[in-house]
Amino acid sequence: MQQGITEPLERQPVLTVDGLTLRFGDNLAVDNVSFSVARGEIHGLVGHNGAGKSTVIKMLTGQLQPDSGTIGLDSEAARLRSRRAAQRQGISLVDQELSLVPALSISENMRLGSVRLGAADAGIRPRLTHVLERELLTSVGLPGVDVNTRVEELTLGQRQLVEIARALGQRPRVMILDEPTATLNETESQYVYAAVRRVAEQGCAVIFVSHRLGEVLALCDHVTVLRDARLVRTCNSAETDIATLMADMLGEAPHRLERRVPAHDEETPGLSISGLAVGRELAPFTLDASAGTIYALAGQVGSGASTVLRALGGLEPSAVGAVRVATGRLRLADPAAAAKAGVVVISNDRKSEGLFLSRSIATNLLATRLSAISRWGFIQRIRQRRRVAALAELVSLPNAGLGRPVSSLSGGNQQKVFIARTLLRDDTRVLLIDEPTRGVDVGGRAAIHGLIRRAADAGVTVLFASTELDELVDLADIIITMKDGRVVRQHSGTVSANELMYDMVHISEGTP
Ligand SMILES: Nc1ncnc2c1ncn2[C@@H]1O[C@H](COP(=O)(O)OP(=O)(O)OP(=O)(O)O)[C@@H](O)[C@H]1O
Repeated sequence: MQQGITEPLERQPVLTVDGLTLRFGDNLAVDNVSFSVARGEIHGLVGHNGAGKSTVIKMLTGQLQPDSGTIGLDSEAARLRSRRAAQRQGISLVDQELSLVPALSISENMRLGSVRLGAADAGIRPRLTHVLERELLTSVGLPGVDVNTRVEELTLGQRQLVEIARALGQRPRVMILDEPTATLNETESQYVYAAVRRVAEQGCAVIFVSHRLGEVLALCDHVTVLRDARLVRTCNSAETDIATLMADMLGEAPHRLERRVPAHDEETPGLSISGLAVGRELAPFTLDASAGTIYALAGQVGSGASTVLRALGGLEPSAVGAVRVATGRLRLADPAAAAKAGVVVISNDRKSEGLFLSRSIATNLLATRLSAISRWGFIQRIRQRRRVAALAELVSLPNAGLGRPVSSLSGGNQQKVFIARTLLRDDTRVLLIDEPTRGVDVGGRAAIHGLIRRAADAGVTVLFASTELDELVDLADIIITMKDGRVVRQHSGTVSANELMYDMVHISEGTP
C-alpha cells in the first residue's frame, strides 16, 4: 500500500485491517473485512447483534487468530498471538465487562494485567509512580481522585474512566473500547466521551464500538458498518446520519412500532403498591397499576427505579410496604412468593441469572415451557420444534442453528433468548424488566418491544425501568420519573424526551 509520502502524519493509518476472515465451523463470523484507523482518529464500529464486531475485536487483540487477512500496525505486519502480545505491540482493550477488582485500590488495579506497568516488569522498568497514575487519571477526567481509593467505592462511570486510564497507561498506539457506555447514564457517558477525545488528542487511534448510534456520530470521525459478517462501508460521520446507519446495519429501514392503545382493563385487578420502601434507596412508593398497561420507571442509575422492580420481585430483603397482585397480598423479600404469584423479574444482570450457556439455543428457549409441551412425562418433539421456531422468529434470531450452544451467540442475541423465554410464560401476571434492551441492536429492540406489548395485550401488568429516553417514549403507556429514590412526576406516554430528561436530571427534590 502506498502511503505516508504526501500525507500528514496524523492521517497515516496506525492500524490497517485487510481482508480479515474468520469462521467458527461452518459459521462465517467475519468475511473479508478491511478498514484503517489513523493517528488521533476516533473510529466507530457498528453493526447489529451477531454482525461480527466482537470477533473483529478479538482478532485485533490477539484473542482469536484470523483464518486469513492481515493486521498492520504502522505499516508493519502485526503478530498478535495473544492478548499480551497485542498489548505489547500497542493495542489496548477496554472491555465490555468491567474488569477491575473492586476490593483493590485504583493504583493496584492500574498495574494489574499490564505488560508495561505490571509486576512482571517490576525489575526492568521503574514501577509506575502514583504521580504518573494521577496524571493518567487526570487525563481521563478524574483529577484529584485518591489513587488509594478502593474501586468498590467508585461509581460505575468512575470505574469506566479508571479502565480507560489503565489502558492509557499501557501507552497504546490503538485503544479499543467495546461498548464503554452501555451501563452508564447520560452524565457518566459524557465523561467517557471527554476521556476518549483526550486519548485521541494524544495521538492514539481509537476504535469505539457501540449500539448507540447518536453517540457514535457525535464522537467518531469515521464509522465502519458491519452486517452479517461483511463490511457494508466506512463513512465520514459528518456525511451520514442515524437513519442511513440503521439502514446500512439492517439492510432496510427499521420499522418503528405504532403507538399502542393500552387495554386498561379496569375489571381485572393488576398490581397495587402502597408505601413500598427500601432503606435509604427508596422512599415510600405507591402505584395502582392496571392489568394490560405498560408502566415505565424513568430514572438514572441510583434513582430508585431498579429498586422498585427488585423489591416487587422479592429481591430486596429490607423492603417494607403493602403489595397486592391480582387479589392476593404479596409477601415481600421472598422471591419464591413473588414467582408463585406470577411476578417475573428480568434484572439487568442477565449473566448472573444465567442462561444454560453450554446447552442449545432451543433448550434455553424452552427452559420455562417444559410443562406446557410435555405430556405424560415425555416431550412431544414436533410441538417442541414448532414452539422453538416460533420463539426464535419472534425475537428475530437467526433461523439456522438453533441446535448450537447459546454460548456461540453474540451477547445481544443471548439477551434476546433470555427475554424471549421469560416473556412467553403463560402464568405471568406482572412482568418487571430492568433495561429491556440494553446492548441489543435496533432490530432486536423492536422485536423485544413487540414481545412486551404482546404480554401487556394479553393482560399482563408490565413495569420496566430504563435510562434510555427513546425507549421510554416508544414503549410506555405511563411514565413515572424518579430521582434520588423518589417519584418526581407521572406522565402519559405522549410526553417528550426533553421533559423526561428535565425530571430525571434537573429536579433535586420530588414528591413521593
Ligand atoms: N465462540 C463462538 N463459536 C461459534 N460461533 C461464534 C462464536 N463467537 C461468535 N460466533 C458467531 O460469530 C458471529 C459474529 O458474532 P459477534 O459476537 O462477533 O457479533 P457482534 O457484532 O459482536 O454482536 P453483539 O453486538 O451482539 O455483541 C455470530 O454469528 C456468532 O454467533
